[in-house]
Amino acid sequence: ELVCDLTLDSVRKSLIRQEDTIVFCIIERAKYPLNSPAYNQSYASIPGFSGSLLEYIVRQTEKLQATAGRYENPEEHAFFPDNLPSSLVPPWNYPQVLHPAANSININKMIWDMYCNQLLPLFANEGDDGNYASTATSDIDCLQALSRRIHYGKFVAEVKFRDAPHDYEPAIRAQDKDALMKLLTFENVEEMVRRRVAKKAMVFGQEVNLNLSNDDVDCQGKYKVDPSVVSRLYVDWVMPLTKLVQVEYLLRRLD
Ligand SMILES: C=C(O[C@@H]1C=C(C(=O)O)C=C[C@H]1O)C(=O)O
Repeated sequence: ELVCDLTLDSVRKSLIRQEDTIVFCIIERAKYPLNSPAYNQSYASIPGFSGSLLEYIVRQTEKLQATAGRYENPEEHAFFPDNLPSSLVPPWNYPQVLHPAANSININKMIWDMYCNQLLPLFANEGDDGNYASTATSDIDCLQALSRRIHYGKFVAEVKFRDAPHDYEPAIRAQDKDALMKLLTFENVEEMVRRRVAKKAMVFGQEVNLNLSNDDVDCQGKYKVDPSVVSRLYVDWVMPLTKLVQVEYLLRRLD
């Protein structure tokens, strides 16, 4: 949804709702084993295309979704933004809440590398069941959800700037990344995020059994995705990358 009336509260609500999406997407991806050929350059051998099956599916999906107008939304960022076809659908008048410099910020390359190289091996079990296309489709859902959340840092930064322009302006003029990072960091909020996403992984990823009351279920070690892995995803990657987007945005906020 779009932030028309932008407040730190509404922006944080959106981030909390996006946690649900991210946790569910990861649970869905964890149904499949690692299926490493889907990420292997030499496996796919599609005529006229050199790259992994995942890259093939993401590129084709983005072309299709671009024609359907997905990337007209300032909350959406393509993984392969070069040479995307234009939208074929009537334009929607998205409110212009961000500084135009926001358009130049896209850290999907980092998100892609983080997801494929660090994250997947943490929560996908070793193994190969040949379901490469379904697995890659599930990866797209994860990648798009993570990208949307992380780039939402642009909106977070805009609202923080509007709430306290006099605090931010000197650091922006000095192009002082460390000072900006300090200004926009709320450790207590980060700690709540860490605990809440682990709890969501427990609630969404438990076995639902009609014969036992929830209190009787000993879920220890039986979650579909390890809750500590979800916390780690947020603490080590999602929150730092969201803050990186915030800093990058603020550096250009007075351009
Ligand atoms: C997103 C925010 O900015 C920072 C990044 C956070 C995150 O990515 O979840 C949380 C707290 C802040 O340190 C926020 O303040 O809500």
